[in-house]
Amino acid sequence: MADSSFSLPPLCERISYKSYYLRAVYLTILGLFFTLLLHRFQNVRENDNVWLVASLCESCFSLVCLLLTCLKWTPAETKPYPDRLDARVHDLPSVDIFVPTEDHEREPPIMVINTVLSLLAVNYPANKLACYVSDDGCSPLTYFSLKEASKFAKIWVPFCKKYSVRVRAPFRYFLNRPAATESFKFSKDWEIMKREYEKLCRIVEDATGDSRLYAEDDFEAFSNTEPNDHSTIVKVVWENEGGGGDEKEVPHFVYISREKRPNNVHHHKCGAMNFLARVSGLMTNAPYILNVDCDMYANEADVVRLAMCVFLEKSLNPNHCAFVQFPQHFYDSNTDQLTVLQSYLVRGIAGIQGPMYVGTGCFHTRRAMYNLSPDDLEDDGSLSSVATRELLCEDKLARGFGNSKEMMKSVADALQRKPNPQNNLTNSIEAAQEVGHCHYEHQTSWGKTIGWLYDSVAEDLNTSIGIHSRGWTSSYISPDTPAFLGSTPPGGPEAMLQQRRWATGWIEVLFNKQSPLLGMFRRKLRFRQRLAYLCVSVCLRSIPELLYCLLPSYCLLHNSTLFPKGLYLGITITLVGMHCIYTLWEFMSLGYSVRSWYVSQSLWRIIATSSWLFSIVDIILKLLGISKTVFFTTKKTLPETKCGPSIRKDDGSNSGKFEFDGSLYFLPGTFIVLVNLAALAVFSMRLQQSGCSHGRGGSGLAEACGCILVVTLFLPFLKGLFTKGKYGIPLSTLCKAAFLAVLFVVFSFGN
Ligand SMILES: O=c1ccn([C@@H]2O[C@H](COP(=O)(O)OP(=O)(O)O[C@H]3O[C@H](CO)[C@@H](O)[C@H](O)[C@H]3O)[C@@H](O)[C@H]2O)c(=O)[nH]1
Ligand SMILES: [Mn+2]
Repeated sequence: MADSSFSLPPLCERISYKSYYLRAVYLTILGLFFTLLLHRFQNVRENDNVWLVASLCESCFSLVCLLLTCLKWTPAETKPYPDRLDARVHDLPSVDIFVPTEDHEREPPIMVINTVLSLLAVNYPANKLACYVSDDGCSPLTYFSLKEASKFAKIWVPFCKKYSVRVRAPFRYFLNRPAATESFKFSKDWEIMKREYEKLCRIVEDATGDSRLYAEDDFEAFSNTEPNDHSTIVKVVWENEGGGGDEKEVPHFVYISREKRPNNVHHHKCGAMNFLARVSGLMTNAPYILNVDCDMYANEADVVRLAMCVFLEKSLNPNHCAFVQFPQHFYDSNTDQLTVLQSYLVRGIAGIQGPMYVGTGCFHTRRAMYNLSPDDLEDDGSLSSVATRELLCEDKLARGFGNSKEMMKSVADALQRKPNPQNNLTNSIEAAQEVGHCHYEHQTSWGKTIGWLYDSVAEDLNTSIGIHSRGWTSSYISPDTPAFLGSTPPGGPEAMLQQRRWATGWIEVLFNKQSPLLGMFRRKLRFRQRLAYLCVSVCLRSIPELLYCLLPSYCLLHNSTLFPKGLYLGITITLVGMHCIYTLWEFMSLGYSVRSWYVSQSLWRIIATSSWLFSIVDIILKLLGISKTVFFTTKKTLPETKCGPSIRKDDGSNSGKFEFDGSLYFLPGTFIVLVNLAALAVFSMRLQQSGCSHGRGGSGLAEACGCILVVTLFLPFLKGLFTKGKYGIPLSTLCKAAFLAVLFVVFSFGN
């Protein structure tokens, strides 16, 4: 374990990015906001309802701005030094890797095996790793593909380690040919490896439509099963028997699929993660857990070592760090806005109590997942005597973790950090099957206080609050080359659905036991960290955003004033200008273009007024008991080639292009654009008639500019009005939106 010598240089450092210049900008923007609001409220009586609605919307925006300022105040991250690890730590700790997958159609097996191969090949002793794949689809094809992948791993892992390959997901690695300067031996090995990988792809491809391949005895467990109706399946795909951790070895590799029955709640990914925690606890019981979604591969071979630097650095008080989160980056879609968000907002939160857990690319400590709190530990990380007495009694263990004797023992060992005796994995299969029973969690604390927490489709955020509320901290590592790269849908229906699910989950968190609103009862959640969780849930601001997109047009049509006049109009313009310059600076400082900034501003408005709006409807229906919230798995890019998920080459030309379909997601955007266009048309007619816009302090140029700004932000919809095919708005959506727009215009004129 870690060397106790403090004379050696540290394994990692906390780097602070405080900037007084930025703070001055934040405060100026806030100052302008509040000056404007003061003016609004002082004059609320002399003005009409529009003024009141605008004041309320702006209050909401200034609250968000205040929250963001609080969160961005002390940005920080952790910088690890993996080169120092070997000198400081003689016996690296074990890590269990969890990869959940759900549906072999929405998540092609070739993608899943690439994820798994990249993880099996990481730069870490193979006898200290175990990879567990949970398959919620109970798919023989997935199991078959993993078995084939494990054969390939036996040549792939040694190849990667021998030549220090950086990107160890084959589909990505084989995109580039070796440089001419490489040795003959390497080029030859490369060719062999490529051929073998193509063979693997072919086998998986051929198996897709050929169920005869599953005729072997090994597949018997899959016969007569349905994805939602089958018993638990646990298969040890590959066992690293008594390995010494040399470069030729492949880590343990296990396939599991928990029991499912119709009408039984299974809690989607969250339930799968808890089953993974139990099975891995029985088999390898590593003190650390890496959680990676099946659509995300390890892009940095040293990733486990990077995380270990944080956990093993004593001077940082590692007993208080529950998890190490890496940022989310994607290889197939333009997600500049997410990178910017992570660089400024997530780093800001990382400087408070630590980043939130985002569901993937995260290393957890098993003990924190088992509901331990830092108060239960002594300074050296061992269990305190009080905690030992309270937590390890058999009764308590059974009530918390379920009745399995093996499970209780494994938990007691994990809590006491007892090393795992290297026993045979196959010996644990029976116990593993028992803990996969669909009733196993009944009347236990799984999902309530232990493991990944239920009651929200955003199980990541929910679990994260639980951990921070017990007083743990977390660390954020953001290496220059992304440590993990995932797949995410491009702008269109699938992305809208994903955003809706996230937002629904975030709001759900506000209403459950974990709620960050319950301040008094969760003192260990630091104040600004609580604000961070509240800030995530402010997708509720979608209603004021929608209203604000409609206000300028309403004012033009109704001939009333939205913006103040004189000095305060100047303040409004300065505020909008400063906000634009600041957000543009955020993009440009990371090397992104003005176009990328504009696309992201537009995307946020579209998401806020559609996906987030629908998530509010979801929540209302849930609160009324009419429907339940559901985790719809995001459809992953299907392979275009046989050898891996397609990589949409996003050279920027596609960014901002938005795909439409007949779903309701595109109704609000279309409606907004139509209404604003109508208002502009009315305004220009009025201008022509009177030659002057102002009649008795009514609407004018400022409101027209507001409409133009809204239309600019919803440009993909404007273009969609004149385009056919997937980039065009379907006629049905257009008709509905036009009908609503006519009602709006009539209402505005009439009122
Ligand atoms: O019943 C289910 C549903 C999903 N999954 C797995 O969960 C992961 C995430 O699902 P995905 O459809 O890819 O969702 P994303 O929107 O990409 O997921 C993000 O958002 C989720 C919360 O909404 C987090 O759980 C994820 O980690 C985070 O990457 C995938 O590996 C799925 O296979 C299951 O194992 N069982
Ligand atoms: Mn995903």
